[in-house]
Order: sequence, then C-alpha cells, then structure tokens
Amino acid sequence: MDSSGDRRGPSRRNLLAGATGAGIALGTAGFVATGARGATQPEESSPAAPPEAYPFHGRHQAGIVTPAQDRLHFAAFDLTTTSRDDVIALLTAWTAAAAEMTAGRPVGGDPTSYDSPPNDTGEAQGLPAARLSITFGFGPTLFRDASGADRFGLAARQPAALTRLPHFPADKLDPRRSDGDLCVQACADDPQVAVHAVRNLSRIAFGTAALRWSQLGYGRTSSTSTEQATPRNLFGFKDGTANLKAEEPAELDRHLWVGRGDDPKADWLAGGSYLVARRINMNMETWDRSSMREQERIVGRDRPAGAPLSGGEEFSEPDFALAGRGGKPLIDENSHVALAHPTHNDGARMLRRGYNFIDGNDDLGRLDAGLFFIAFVRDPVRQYIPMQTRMSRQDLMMEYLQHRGSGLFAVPPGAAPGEFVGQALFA
Ligand SMILES: C=CC1=C(C)c2cc3[nH]c(cc4nc(cc5[nH]c(cc1n2)c(C)c5CCC(=O)O)C(CCC(=O)O)=C4C)c(C)c3C=C
Ligand SMILES: [Fe+2]
Repeated sequence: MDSSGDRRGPSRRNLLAGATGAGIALGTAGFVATGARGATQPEESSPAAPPEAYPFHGRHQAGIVTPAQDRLHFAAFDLTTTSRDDVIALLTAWTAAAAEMTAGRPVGGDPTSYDSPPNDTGEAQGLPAARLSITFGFGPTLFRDASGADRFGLAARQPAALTRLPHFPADKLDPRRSDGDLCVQACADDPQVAVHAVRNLSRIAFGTAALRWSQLGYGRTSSTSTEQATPRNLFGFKDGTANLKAEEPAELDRHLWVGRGDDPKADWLAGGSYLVARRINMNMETWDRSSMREQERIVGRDRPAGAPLSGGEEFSEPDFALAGRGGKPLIDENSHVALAHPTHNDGARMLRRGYNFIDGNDDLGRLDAGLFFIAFVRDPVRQYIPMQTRMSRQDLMMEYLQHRGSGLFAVPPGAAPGEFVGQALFA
C-alpha cells in the first residue's frame, strides 16, 4: 500500500518546507537512502522521492515527529532478569540492532556459520528500509516492582509522572494487553518490516526480557507533518487534523519534549517524551446504524471535509460559542472535539500517532476492531489524565468505545552514535 495515502501534490515549496521540518524534527543532518537490505544506495536520491530510511541516531528518537508511517507493530516487554548489567546489555544490543534495521540492513551482518542460528530472522531480506522507525520506552515497573522494590537501582531516578495510569470511568482493561517494563514502537510502510523489527528485538531479548503483549496496526489515524493528508479512522472521519505537527517547533517544545528541569530527579529524560498507549475497541456495528447527523454531532466535525460544525473548512478553528437554531451551540459541548480542544483543557495539546486495528471477530460476527491510540506528551499528568477523565465521563463517543488496553512509558531522548538508548538513566 502507498505509505502516505497523501493526495496533495508534491509542490517544490512543500518539499523544501518538508525537508526543513524533518531536519528540525529529527535533529539530524538528513536522510539515508538505501535500497534492498544489504544493498546500500548512494546517499542522494531524486529530490522528489520521499526518504526511504530515517536515521536512528539523533537528538530525539525517531518515530515521534517522524511523518507517521502506514504500519505499526507495538510491543511491551517484561524483564526476566534481576541484573542491572543485563538490562544495560539488552539496551546496548537493541540500540545496535535498531540502527541496522532502520538503515535497511540485517541484524549482525551476514550469517557466518551454518552451525549457529542466524543473527537475523531473515523475513525482511531483500526488502527496503520502508521508512522503519524504532522507538523505545521505559514503563514504571522498570523502576519499582508492584511491591515498590527498587529492581535495578533506578528508583531514585523514576520520573514523578511515570506511574501506572489511573483507572478511568468505563475502563475494561485486560492485564494481558496493558503495562510492561519496556516498550518498542516499530513503524514502517511495510508490515513485514515492522514485524521483522519486533521479532528480532524479541529474539535478542531471549533470557533477559519476554514479550508481554503486542499489537499490530494498519492505516495511520493521524498526521504528524503538514506534508501528509489527513487519514480517516474506522468511524469514517478525518483524524489528525488538529494534531501537533513536526513543523511547529515552538509548540513541540511546549507540549511534546520534556525540558531540562521539568523533573529534577529525572533529567535523563530531557529531550524525551511520554508515550500513552490505549487499545480502544470501536463498536462499528452500532456506529454504522446511527444517522449521519448523530455521527457528526458526536465528533463535532462534518464527515466529508472534517470541518468543524461551526463552519469553515478542515483547518478552520472551531467556534464553540456559535449557536444555531434554538440557541444551541452548533458544536455539542459533549462532542469529542469540544472535550479534546485545548481551550477546554487548560491549553493542553498532544501529538497523536495512533493506528487502526482489526483482530478478527467474535461469535456474533462483531469485529474486534478499533483504534490503537498512541499519544506523546511532555507531561501525562497535565496533558493526558485530565482530558481522558473528562472524556470517559462525558464524551458522546464513549457509547461506541471500550478501552481494553493501557500503558504509560517514558521515552528517553535519542542516542548519539556510540551510545545506547537511555544511557543517561544508567550513568
Ligand atoms: C484522551 C485523548 C484522546 C483519545 C483517547 C481519543 C480517542 C479517539 N479519537 C477519535 C477520533 C477523533 N479525534 C479527534 C480529535 C482529537 N482527539 C484528541 C484526543 C483523544 N482522542 C485530541 C486532543 C483531538 C484534537 C482536538 C483539537 O485540538 O481540536 C478527531 C477530530 C479531527 C482531529 O483533529 O484529529 C477525531 C475524528 C477516535 C475514533 C478515538 C477512539 C477510538
Ligand atoms: Fe480523538
């Protein structure tokens, strides 16, 4: 499938703006164009072609403001070791493998011996890098176990905001789809490439960490760059219109990146972020039987264009005070957009990076489907928890949703060449 689904023409101005934005966002010099795994191409490709590979190293981890790719494999791991050195060795090996795979190369180079298992699992051989990004995060249980014990000598450096998310009204969480000591978000424009990344990281982790839960996603449900057209979610609505975008560096500093001094105990997280993951089932069968008027009232935007119900076009600001016939506001005060808008959330914004999922169906023919919500925020306590609390109570959309999985992870800043991801935490 075409990665972007983008319908805007690649104007020269847009391309230049995109290149600048991506440079700012990734904090690195540029992109590395590669061909099929093992066959590196010259660095310069046609100026009109989107980059084939995103650099792994940089000031921030890739996979946050990186233009959202089309496929996701998200995985949460539990550490099975009690040794701090083992954790460091795992993160070192994961960092090296991620740098190889995101460049489109096999893990550990070419096989050397017939008598030992190959270093790379092989299913991506011959495939290009497919814009793979691999983003690592640390869960609260890396710092303290359920009884509060300091597992790896890291408890004193646990960020105050990194605790298990609270129970929200209407949550129906499955512990087998929630939490974890570590997380990996692998995104690519080829599902095989994303799956290959998680599989190899799992293989490397053998004996140190075990897969706790994972989720495949297809079809991005947000844009993270103004260069991308807004996609649609499984309710048929444009999703990602008002998202934080890579081309807004001041807003990213305000709402996305953890600043030095945000948390004196956790300066290692400066330049990083927090990742909120929620597996949200969407009751499509009921939604599909509701009227178009009702669907639009619930969202607060029209379906064809994604324009706010107060008028204008997709990117017009909603006017929550504008009343229609009978004096009622045109945008229902309990619509999703009204409850999520920064004016009703103390100015808070977030960078959403979710994906559709469909995991089969039940005996009654109802799809096990929905939106795997991922959001990156500078402070989950201020930006996510209050918004989710109000939504869970009031959002008209909640009648059609069920939150089944949940996780909060601290995402360390990017690694420089020669460092491992999260190194400052262990220093
Ligand atoms: C608590 C955070 C959010 C959850 C959970 C969430 C779930 C969710 N959202 C949609 C569909 C849409 N969301 C839209 C906008 C929007 N949603 C959130 C937050 C959560 N969504 C925010 C912060 C915003 C932006 C608000 C703004 O600034 O105006 C939209 C409108 C288009 C857009 O701006 O993206 C849609 C559509 C679903 C289906 C869903 C759970 C399954
Ligand atoms: Fe939303």
